[in-house]
Amino acid sequence: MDKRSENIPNIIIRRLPIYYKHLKKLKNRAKEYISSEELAELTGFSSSLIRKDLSYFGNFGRKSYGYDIYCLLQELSIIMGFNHPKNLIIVGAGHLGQALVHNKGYEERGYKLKGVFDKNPKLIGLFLDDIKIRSVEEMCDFVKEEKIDIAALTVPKGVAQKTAELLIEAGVIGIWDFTEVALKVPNNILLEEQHINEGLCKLSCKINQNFN
Ligand SMILES: NC(=O)c1ccc[n+]([C@@H]2O[C@H](COP(=O)([O-])OP(=O)(O)OC[C@H]3O[C@@H](n4cnc5c(N)ncnc54)[C@H](O)[C@@H]3O)[C@@H](O)[C@H]2O)c1
Repeated sequence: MDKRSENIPNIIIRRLPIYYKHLKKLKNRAKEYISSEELAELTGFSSSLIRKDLSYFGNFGRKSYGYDIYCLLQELSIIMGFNHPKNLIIVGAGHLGQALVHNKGYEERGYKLKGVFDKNPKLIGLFLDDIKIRSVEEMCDFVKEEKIDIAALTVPKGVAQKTAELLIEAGVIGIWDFTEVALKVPNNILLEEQHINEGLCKLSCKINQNFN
């Protein structure tokens, strides 16, 4: 593992994709450099916080120029491990699971979507793009044989914990959980919880402030 990718504080990890997203938008423009002040304007973080975050990984900035956008993007993708291949499956091929299959962001970030699983016989055997929906009965063997690292969990809440346990037992090291269930997983398992309704709450709160 790259030295710079070790022991990054969680609080910085949360900000790295935001820097990456904004820098990527600038990449194809004529602009070569960006100052921490300009990046602050785009991200909403203070320029001193940005300088502190980025200095954690080394000295990327050039005095009076700022950061080289292309180089910083390259560095961020190495720091975030995009060059490290990761095999992914999606468990639950309903509304959310099907939408995730069509996500275009996997390859760039080093993920390979290897399979989709469901228990509904009407879905099993259908293709989403070029990915066949397989029976959940095959899931554990598939995880072992295809060396799956991460599973996206888009099953109903009631079966989320049991499904997570089966996946962990089969060998996944991370769960990308959309079920909004408080999953209990061992400490060595990476759990990333995606709370869709949290965004709605934040928006509602901001709208509410504007009304009052
Ligand atoms: N859709 C949303 O906007 C939304 C928002 C927030 C949270 N969620 C949560 O995400 C999860 C998925 O939501 P959805 O809308 O896609 O649901 P959905 O009902 O459309 O899809 C769930 C799929 O899981 C399959 N399934 C059921 N038991 C299974 C098992 N044991 N193994 C494998 N597959 C199984 C079902 O056949 C179905 O195809 C739910 O837990 C839901 O609470 C959804």
